[in-house]
Amino acid sequence: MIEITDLRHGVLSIPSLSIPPGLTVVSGKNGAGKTTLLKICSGIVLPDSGSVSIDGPSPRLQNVGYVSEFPDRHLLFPIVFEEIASSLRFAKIPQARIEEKVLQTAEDAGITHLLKRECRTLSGGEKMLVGITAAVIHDPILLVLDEPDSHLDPETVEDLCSFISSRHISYVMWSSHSVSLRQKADFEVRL
Ligand SMILES: Nc1ncnc2c1ncn2[C@@H]1O[C@H](COP(=O)(O)OP(=O)(O)OP(=O)(O)O)[C@@H](O)[C@H]1O
Repeated sequence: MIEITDLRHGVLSIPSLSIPPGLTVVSGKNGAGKTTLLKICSGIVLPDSGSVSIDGPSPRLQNVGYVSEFPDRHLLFPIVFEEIASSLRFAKIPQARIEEKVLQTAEDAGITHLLKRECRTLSGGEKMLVGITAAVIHDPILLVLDEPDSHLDPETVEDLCSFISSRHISYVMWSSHSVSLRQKADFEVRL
């Protein structure tokens, strides 16, 4: 479980919340605190008070993949292949294994044709898919997606759901205004 206890930060005040494994959609009006909650659950922001744990440890001690709603902010490397390979390089995985994993994961995500492209020349939706592929490749316990569907067409959102489901990630937190995504979710946090 992701356990949230006595959380207070900006607009957020959550006395107690247990998020089960599976797909959790985080919904709510503009300014309700969706991004704030996602950043706290991924360990990017420490709350003013209260705590979050993921199967026991705090998010900063866990392997978490985070993709912001602004794809330009999370792509750090010039070429797509290098962006997707980056977390494996940081983990000192052998080069041959990195190449194998990047090629397979990109194929599963449907973005093989982008691997040699310069990140700066990608469309908003392509940047989002590259960011998500980079976030899942190192098998995070929690994948956090901040409104990816605002950049993606409905068919690509369907493909993305299948891709993410195939990765067997314990927890996926996805903020969205989409009714159809909320219907697919195992759990909803409505702010
Ligand atoms: N660093 C910050 N300093 C001060 N206020 C902030 C900061 N970040 C967010 N806020 C405020 O906190 C509130 C919640 O912001 P947040 O981005 O979490 O909302 P959201 O639900 O994701 O909104 P949206 O749907 O518009 O993306 C907003 O009123 C926002 O202005």
